Amino acid sequence: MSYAVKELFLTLQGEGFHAGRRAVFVRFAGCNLWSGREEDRATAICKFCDTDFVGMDGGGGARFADAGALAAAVVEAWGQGAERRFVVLTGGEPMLQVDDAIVHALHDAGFTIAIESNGTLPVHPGIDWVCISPKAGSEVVQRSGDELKLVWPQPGTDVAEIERWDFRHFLVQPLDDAAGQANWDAATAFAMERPKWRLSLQTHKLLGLR
Ligand SMILES: C[S@@+](CC[C@H](N)C(=O)[O-])C[C@H]1O[C@@H](n2cnc3c(N)ncnc32)[C@H](O)[C@@H]1O
Ligand SMILES: Nc1nc2[nH]cc(C(=O)O)c2c(=O)[nH]1
Ligand code: SF4
Ligand SMILES: [Mg+2]
Repeated sequence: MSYAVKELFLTLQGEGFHAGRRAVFVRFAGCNLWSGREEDRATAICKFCDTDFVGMDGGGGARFADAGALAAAVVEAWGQGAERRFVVLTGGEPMLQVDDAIVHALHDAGFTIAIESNGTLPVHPGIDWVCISPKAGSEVVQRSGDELKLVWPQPGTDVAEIERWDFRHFLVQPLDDAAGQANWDAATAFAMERPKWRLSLQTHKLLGLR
């Protein structure tokens, strides 16, 4: 199978449990909860997306003909050294494209594989670190994993229900939109009220990283 990749780059994981860790990011094109077109945002299931995932025209983006070609690009982006190789599959929604072939190719290249998914599709069982970020109004089928990352505030979210899902870590991340400080305050209050949860900040935005 070929893979449509918007962009591919080396950075530090900015969010969540692994914040601060060196990682190659593969941003797959396309999502099942929004077309990515601004004119569709108001009627999309997921309305707050901060990411351009349309097309293959970002830095390092391309149509990769097969898993070998995509894994080779990830190896090249990582650069020298085989130690602690870490790749984050994101998007768009990566589970629209992630398959056995790319999981095997990345493992063969020595990478630990993390995924950022909205959880509406089952995550590939070979992924080493599963981060699910539920979206109100969608049906989350992937209710287990390593990290549950809830963007907050998010009207229509059943927090008590999410807390029953089988995740090792529960994180709450401020919604990045025009409300700014009010969302920081809401996410901070959320974590202060619930000891099960910890705060995740989008540190790459603070640092000016990609
Ligand atoms: C762009 S999404 C791609 C992966 C997948 N589609 C998902 O939603 O989890 C990557 C992460 O950014 C989060 N995110 C997207 N827009 C955001 C925003 N405006 N503020 C805070 N986090 C946001 C998502 O919830 C998800 O955890
Ligand atoms: N540095 C950095 N960290 C991230 N963590 C999750 C991201 C994403 O868009 O999935 C992201 C991203 O786009 N950049
Ligand atoms: S599910 Fe993820 S990629 Fe899709 S629109 Fe929402 S935040 Fe963006
Ligand atoms: Mg992002």
